[in-house]
Amino acid sequence: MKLNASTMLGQGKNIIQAEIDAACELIDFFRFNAVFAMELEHYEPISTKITKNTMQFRGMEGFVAAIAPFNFTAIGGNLPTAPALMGNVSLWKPSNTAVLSNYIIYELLEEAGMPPGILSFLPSDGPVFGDVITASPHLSAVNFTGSVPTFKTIWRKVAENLDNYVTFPKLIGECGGKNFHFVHPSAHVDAVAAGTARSAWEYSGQKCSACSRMYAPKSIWPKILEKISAIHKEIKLGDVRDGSVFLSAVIDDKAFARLKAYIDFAKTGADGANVVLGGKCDDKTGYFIEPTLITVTDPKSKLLTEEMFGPVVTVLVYEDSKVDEVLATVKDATPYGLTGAVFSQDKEFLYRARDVLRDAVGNMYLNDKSTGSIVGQQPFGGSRLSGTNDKAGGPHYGLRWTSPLTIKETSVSLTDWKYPSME
Ligand SMILES: NC(=O)c1ccc[n+]([C@@H]2O[C@H](COP(=O)([O-])OP(=O)(O)OC[C@H]3O[C@@H](n4cnc5c(N)ncnc54)[C@H](O)[C@@H]3O)[C@@H](O)[C@H]2O)c1
Ligand SMILES: N[C@@H](CCC=O)C(=O)O
Repeated sequence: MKLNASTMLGQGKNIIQAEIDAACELIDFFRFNAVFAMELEHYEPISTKITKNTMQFRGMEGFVAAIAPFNFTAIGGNLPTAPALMGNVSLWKPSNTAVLSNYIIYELLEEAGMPPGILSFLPSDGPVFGDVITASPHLSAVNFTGSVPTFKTIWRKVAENLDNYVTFPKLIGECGGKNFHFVHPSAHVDAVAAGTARSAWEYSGQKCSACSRMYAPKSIWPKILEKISAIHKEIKLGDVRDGSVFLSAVIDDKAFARLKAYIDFAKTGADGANVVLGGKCDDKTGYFIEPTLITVTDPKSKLLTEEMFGPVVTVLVYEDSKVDEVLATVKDATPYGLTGAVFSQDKEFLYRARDVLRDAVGNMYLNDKSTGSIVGQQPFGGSRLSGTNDKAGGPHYGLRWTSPLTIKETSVSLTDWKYPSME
């Protein structure tokens, strides 16, 4: 209850978003990570009559630095605890805008009997924390979730200190995205409209997986727009304590200014931009950005290629006859590779698109929105600049936090150094 409430009030999530994140996903992480750790132990190397081979999944030497983003309380809790479960100690730096909810997790763990010294909760300035941990010879890994520029800064710092480490630090980072909904002319219009409204606008688009670009065919665009406009009319923006609210303020003044700048750019009409829905930005009583839909005509527009991280979706309407041509450009349209969705009732196209786009995403959705991965069901992570794709919530994540030790014990020792061929 306290965890959900602090996520609502501190990070601006409505009731449902706070619950699926803070309580539910965190509980899933704890339970599934434990099961996956036990499954790892099932592996036994092959032994022979005279050798017994074993493998120990020991923790790493040194400490893990867990650096958390603001937008998911569960991620804040998972970043330090997943390594701890595998036998490591973690220094946990919460985001400056999510300290309270993360601290409540820390308190819960203490209450549950977590031994002292395993996790150190260290709210601190990001660059100061980054400088201190990367300067330590005992850094064994960084478990980071946040933006691309911050991850690059940490990676550079590690490179600068490379001669000082006891062991090569592992760098695990999950970063941003420019996630897409690609709509085929055969798509189910209601599914596109509902899925896009949820993915692009809920939690004010502040999910790394949020849909922020859509490619829609000219033939059904008017119907999609009609449906999405009707949804837009019903959506309530406001205080999260009001149960009927769908989205609330963005996280802080910096996010507000960044989003307003993108919307103001769109309002100039540059890149053929047209603000079709929303577009109002109001910081009188909180950092409120209306759910916004922009159309552009320039496929290279920054509105269609840069991560904005807010409730803004940019749409490129294409000629139906160019569907394959447009699909081919989506693949390399941005440097990211996080999530993407294809909506098509034509199965042949659906699977072709899946194959064309395979390197453009880490999590792909077919006829479903690009958000809402569930631990144990859709292990999550992206490639390219979206991260190192280590798939939190999946069975292989735990392996990243171990330094496996292989032991060979022989019962018949070697006594002759010569090979038979040398006789
Ligand atoms: N791929 C994923 O799984 C995933 C999940 C959640 C969020 N994200 C991404 O996170 C971003 C939003 O989160 P944010 O605004 O909290 O990101 P951010 O990069 O601003 O901050 C992330 C963390 O890094 C810390 N930090 C800042 N500078 C640092 C430095 N020099 N050294 C060490 N730590 C430093 C911050 O204090 C914070 O704790 C978006 O880009 C979003 O897409 C990705
Ligand atoms: N796991 C979440 C995204 C986490 C990033 O912010 C989803 O799939 O929507």
